[in-house]
Amino acid sequence: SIRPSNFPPGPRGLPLVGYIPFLSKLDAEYPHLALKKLSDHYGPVTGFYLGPCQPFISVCGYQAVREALYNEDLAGRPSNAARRERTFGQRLGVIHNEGPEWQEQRRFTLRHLRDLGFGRTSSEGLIREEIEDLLEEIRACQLVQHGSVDFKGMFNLSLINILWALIGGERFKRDDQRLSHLLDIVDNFVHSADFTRANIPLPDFCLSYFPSLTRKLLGLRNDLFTPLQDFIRERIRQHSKDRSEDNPRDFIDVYLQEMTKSQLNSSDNSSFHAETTSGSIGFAILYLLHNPEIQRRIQMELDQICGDSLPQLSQRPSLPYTEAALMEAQRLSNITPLAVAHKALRDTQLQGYSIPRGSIVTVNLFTVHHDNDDDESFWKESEIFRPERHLSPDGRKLIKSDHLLPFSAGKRACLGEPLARNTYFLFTASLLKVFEFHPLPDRPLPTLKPKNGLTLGYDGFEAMVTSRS
Ligand code: HEM
Repeated sequence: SIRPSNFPPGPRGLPLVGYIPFLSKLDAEYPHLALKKLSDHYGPVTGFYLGPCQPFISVCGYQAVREALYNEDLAGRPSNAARRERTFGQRLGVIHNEGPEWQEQRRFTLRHLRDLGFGRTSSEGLIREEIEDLLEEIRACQLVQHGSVDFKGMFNLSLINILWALIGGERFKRDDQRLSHLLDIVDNFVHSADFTRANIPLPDFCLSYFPSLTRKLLGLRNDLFTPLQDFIRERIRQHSKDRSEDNPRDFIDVYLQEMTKSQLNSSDNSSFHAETTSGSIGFAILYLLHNPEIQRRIQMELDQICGDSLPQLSQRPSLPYTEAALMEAQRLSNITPLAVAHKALRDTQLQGYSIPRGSIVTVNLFTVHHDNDDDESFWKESEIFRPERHLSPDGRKLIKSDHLLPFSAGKRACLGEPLARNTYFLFTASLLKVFEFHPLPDRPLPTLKPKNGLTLGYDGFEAMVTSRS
């Protein structure tokens, strides 16, 4: 056997592509559930080989996931030709990069997005404008459809606009054809593949010699990126023409200032990030449709603290119940159940096992948020939506726990967390302040089952929306 000694336990040798049917047998739809089943059998750290030489390590449960996230040897990212194809054939940007270049890109992005108001209250105005537009659109739907509103894709539009305002300095009108076209691309791309297929470690030559077969196998619709790349390239060209050295307006200006030679790539990231935040808002509303009593309690708290105005970031500390409900929705919905695949940068140890350099490592955040409901479990009755889990016994203080990791943790933790948190809070709290959400009469409650893809999304749902006076 090629397994090094002390390799984590797991099934023997899986052929490269054979691992898909294998995982499907464990769970036909969701890779994170398939990997959880494997770990129920073998333990929190499971190892197997894809084909002759690609080790794959699945990490489940709070203890092992934390150890993995704080082990810097596991902070790499797998790369393959199909992934690089989306970034002009090179490893660019932050999310799929590693080593000194990743470090530099991550630092640069954080520093300048912060300067541009990202995650601070100065971006509140920008988010507020999007919220006002969204509320308008919902009111218009209410009128036309007698109160019933279809939420498919609705939040995505707002989120793309916020990200693009920071990156490209431009806001689209909600009915702009170019915007809806870009959104279709993003949506089709994110749901054109799933985590398992996107991580098949096919050797690079496959893409050169068997391009269409390889793409079919990976399911990645990189071709969808061409119009997105064209769009971004055009904006960069425009920016380089009319930017001023002293007064950068947005991230593209800052980036151009720093390295005029390098090609900015934000397309790779933006699809993932708009989906995650809009997905969180959608799931929060969905869970509150299922839990009307909790929806009412949030609304009571919002009325008490915000009066007749929309909620503001500065009021967050006075809104513990609302915050707790939002955290609970994130715990249950698991937009990114397997985070983004990590890679072992060198030989290392995890829970006492040896992890060979180059291993693909998945941290199963879902299993941190869902316990097996035994005596040792942290989240008791983990399937139940219960905001009180995140509150002190008197209900006045929020309890933040490291058993809740929607943004992951460690060196690779989500870079957009401050912006995502603010956006998620402002949108969801504003929607609940202004509207009541009810199920459609005589119809079953919309499903909580997520739509599979690179991230888990909510399936478009309809609800009766009434305005609160
Ligand atoms: C609710 C919304 C969001 C969730 C749940 C989320 C979650 C995550 C997770 C789980 C990861 C992978 C961490 C790991 O590999 O261990 C990640 C990475 C990342 N996220 Fe987010 N994210 C959200 C929104 C955003 C937004 C709005 C942005 C950008 C403005 C963003 C930028 C990034 C970047 C750049 C990375 C890669 C970091 C790296 O590889 O160093 N995210 N996110």
